[in-house]
Amino acid sequence: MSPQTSRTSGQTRATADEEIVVSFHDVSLGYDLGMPKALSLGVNDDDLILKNLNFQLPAGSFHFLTGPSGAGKTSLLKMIYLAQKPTIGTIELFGETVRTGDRTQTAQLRRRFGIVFQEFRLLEHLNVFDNAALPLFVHGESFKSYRDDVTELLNWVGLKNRLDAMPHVLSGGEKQRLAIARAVVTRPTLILADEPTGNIDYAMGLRIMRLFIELNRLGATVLIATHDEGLVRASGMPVLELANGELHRRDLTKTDLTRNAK
Ligand SMILES: Nc1ncnc2c1ncn2[C@@H]1O[C@H](COP(=O)(O)OP(=O)(O)OP(=O)(O)O)[C@@H](O)[C@H]1O
Repeated sequence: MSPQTSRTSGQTRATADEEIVVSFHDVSLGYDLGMPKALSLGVNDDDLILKNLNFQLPAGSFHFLTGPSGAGKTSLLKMIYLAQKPTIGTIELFGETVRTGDRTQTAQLRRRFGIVFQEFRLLEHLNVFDNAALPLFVHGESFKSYRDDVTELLNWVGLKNRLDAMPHVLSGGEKQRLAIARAVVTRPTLILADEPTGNIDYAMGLRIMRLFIELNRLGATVLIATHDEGLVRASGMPVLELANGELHRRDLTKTDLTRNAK
């Protein structure tokens, strides 16, 4: 599927009551603090990795998440995709307050995410095509219905000639591009990516960014954690920067990448 076409374009567009896709209210995170300790004994600021975060990601927005190594970028993404609960504070996703321990809610919310993990998480016994198509297969779609779309998407990420390859023979960059294709194949409402261009050369990184920007143009809300200042500058998209546990917004001027993506 080319980024110019939308498999399920309606899915990516937020409805009126879902204008805010992610909302953090006074969220703090400290890994070595249990909730009882945090509540009964109070929290020492030095024990917190993320401190009193308040921010919102509106539907259809695109942000980079930057900050030095260890600043808490992965931790923040994990809280959004419900793999880590905050020590203090509340998170709302798609207008719903997240209820810790509510597995049904977690499963329902996660269905709307596309996540590019730093460690790829490919299935070793499936070839490139089947790894990319897995979310559609799991959703019960037929091979015939997705064959051309998946092939086109793999072409976009430069894996057209590797469809039958197994993950163990792929380079780090190829694995990363496959993980990206799999994350976006269902046209998710919210795309979260953790260093999605970490193993990719600059030219391919630009191409991957154009894919994210095009998916965003089609309606997806996108948050990308990255160290790659060059790509951030080239895209001109707004930046949320983590430093000392706090989050600050930084806006950049648009450059060629976004213009070319249209
Ligand atoms: N499960 C965990 N238990 C305890 N500490 C953790 C855990 N995960 C992360 N940390 C610590 O939290 C801090 C933030 O880590 P995190 O991975 O979120 O940062 P990051 O900004 O994504 O870093 P990088 O850019 O290097 O990937 C680090 O000091 C890390 O050691």
